[in-house]
Amino acid sequence: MSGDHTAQEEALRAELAAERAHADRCRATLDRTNAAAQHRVLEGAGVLTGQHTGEAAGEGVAGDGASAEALGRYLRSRAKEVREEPEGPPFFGRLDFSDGGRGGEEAGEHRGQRYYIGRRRVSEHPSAPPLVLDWRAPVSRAFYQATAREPRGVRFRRRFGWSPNGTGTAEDLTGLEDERLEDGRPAGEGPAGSDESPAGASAAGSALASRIVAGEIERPRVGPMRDIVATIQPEQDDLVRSGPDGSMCVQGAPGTGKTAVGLHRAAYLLYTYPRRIERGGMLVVGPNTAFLGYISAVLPALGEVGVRQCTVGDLLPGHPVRAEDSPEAVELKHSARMAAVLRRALYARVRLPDGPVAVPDGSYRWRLDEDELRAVVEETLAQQPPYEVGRERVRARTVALLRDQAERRAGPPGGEWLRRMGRVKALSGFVDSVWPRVKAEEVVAGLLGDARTLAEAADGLLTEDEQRALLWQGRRPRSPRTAHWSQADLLLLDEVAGLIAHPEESYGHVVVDEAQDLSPMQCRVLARRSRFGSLTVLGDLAQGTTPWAARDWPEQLAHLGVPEATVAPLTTGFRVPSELLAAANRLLDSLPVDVPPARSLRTGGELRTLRVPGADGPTGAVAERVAAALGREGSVGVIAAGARVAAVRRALAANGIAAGTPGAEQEGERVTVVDAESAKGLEYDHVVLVEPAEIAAGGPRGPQRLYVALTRAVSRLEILYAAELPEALRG
Ligand SMILES: Nc1ncnc2c1ncn2[C@@H]1O[C@H](COP(=O)(O)OP(=O)(O)OP(=O)(O)O)[C@@H](O)[C@H]1O
Repeated sequence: MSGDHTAQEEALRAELAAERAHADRCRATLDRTNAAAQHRVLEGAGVLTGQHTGEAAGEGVAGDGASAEALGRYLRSRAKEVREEPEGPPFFGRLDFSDGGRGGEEAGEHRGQRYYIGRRRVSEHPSAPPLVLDWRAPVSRAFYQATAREPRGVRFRRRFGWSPNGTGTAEDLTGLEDERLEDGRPAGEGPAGSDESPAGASAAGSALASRIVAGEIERPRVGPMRDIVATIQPEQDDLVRSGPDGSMCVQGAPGTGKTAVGLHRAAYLLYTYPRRIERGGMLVVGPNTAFLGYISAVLPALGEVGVRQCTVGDLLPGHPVRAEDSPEAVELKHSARMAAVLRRALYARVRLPDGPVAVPDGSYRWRLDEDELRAVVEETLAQQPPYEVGRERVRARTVALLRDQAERRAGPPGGEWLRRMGRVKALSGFVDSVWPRVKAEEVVAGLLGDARTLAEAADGLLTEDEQRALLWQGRRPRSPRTAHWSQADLLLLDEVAGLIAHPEESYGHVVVDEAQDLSPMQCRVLARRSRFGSLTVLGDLAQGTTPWAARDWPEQLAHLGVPEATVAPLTTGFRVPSELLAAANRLLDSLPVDVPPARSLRTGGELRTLRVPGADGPTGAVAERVAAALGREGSVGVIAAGARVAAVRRALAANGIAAGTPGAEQEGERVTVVDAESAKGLEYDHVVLVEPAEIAAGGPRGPQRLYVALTRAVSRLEILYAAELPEALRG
């Protein structure tokens, strides 16, 4: 027996040594290519900006000075990217394809091949077979999808374990885990002693059959979100790799990996459809800066540094916000009805002609009849083009009327004549009178500042009370330029600007996270900026906490401009252990949304409730509980109602405990205090939840906010309370 054992250890050692040698080779290649790339881009940038002579990297690329400078800027920033590309394990998986029998047939062109799979392709020479394939390459898909039941031509799959704090050098490779996916066929050189999971284990059914996957899922969380590229699960992989045509919506319970899927999908699309997506631009939209800070490192870790990540607010016109709306006005300004009111207000500027127009042409005068002019305006209105386009269309069609007359008189006129007629004062004056030039600021200020204008635009859409709530009372500006805009007014300005002309800024693909929380007007901001209507929409109706949060997906998707998007559920959770999820699922039952409950891949969660009487009791107990939690590994999040957050911070400070703000924690800072609303999308190993009844009672969406708070813990949830616990948490 012990002889067997030693032989196994020997085999494993030899196997590890071979894999480490491969890792060394990859590392050396990476170092070489990075250094060369750096050198090349810096040289190129130097040449272009005249700092260098010699090899002219930019010659023939940038003809003039301005574009040479732009290209130089680009190259320098590219050099910076190369420097910033994070180090890490060069590969995380290996696939050996079958070379005979049915497996060989299934393997097709990959028959008998061995591939390493990593975050990026590693190749010594463009014509040599790569040392490592990119995880997004089509063949890598088998790594995520192959199972013993459906091996997809894969004979053998290996996962690599790397020491978590290493930089991916050969010594950091510490473990191997092998699966033989084809029964009855020996795994060749697979080490007898490696950490083998049962051949029958399917990747889908039992992710935890792999210790490396389990370790990744169970690991204590510290710092920002990480990529999951080594452990993407089959149902997630399906979503990550679905094509860019049309749009997709993922309804996922808390911790099922929606955010992770969205970010990996972004990386996948950029890699697979570079022309369409990279050139068109990729936009990732998140709910707040804390969340964006938390997710900001994932795409760069996957090698994608050119993606814009922002909130909807960041896309709006940059006017300073100097006014505050009543809650009623805020809700109205976020509602879909407002879009209809604004459209009417804008097109109310268009007037039908009220008489003929005479156009002088040298000593002659052309005459345009009221009827034909009216037809021009009416037909243009009916076509519903963007306002600016409409204006130019009216001008062009009026000139065409002149052309017809001229043609009848003296044959076809020349191009020069047509251009002159287009600019003639009488004609421009006519265009200005029926289809005046407008600015969004003017339209919105005109609407909110004048009861009659508003009444006309809102007729049948808003009640009189609602109109009163919208009207500027004391703060009527003298001109639109001096208007004091509120945050919600910026939505109105963007809407009108979008009706006047398509926004210049638009994207080839947009990933929207926490999409359930967007108002119809916010959805429209994104719809306007999505060039091809290609969106990945991520959310959970049960976590809708804004006053306008969606209750069903079809309506929300329509506001986003993609009513045809398919809705796919994710229900397997990777964060909240089942012990904690049980309480959250009880609360879910009482929420007014119809979503499937989550089940968890994780167990071993600890739930404690601690009664601390007195209104300040729970706050008073926070410091002691946090201090105790700090005795264990991982991050600690203290979640409380917004009104209590300041007191909780003071209590911690008084006890010498430093606490950060979400998404902006300092290096090594393990404690974060966060209000229930901003906790969305975040996670902590240990959560101290302060006075849940107070969170649940915070407005109509309080229970949803509590649901968010209850689903942030990776391992332990401690509830401190004085007021009676919400029903789901009793017992
Ligand atoms: N396949 C996976 N392998 C390892 N970890 C995973 C996997 N999928 C998700 N996770 C981890 O589970 C946690 C939850 O993922 P994520 O934040 O993407 O979920 P979510 O559905 O967006 O949650 P929420 O609805 O609460 O915002 C993260 O720590 C993520 O890294």
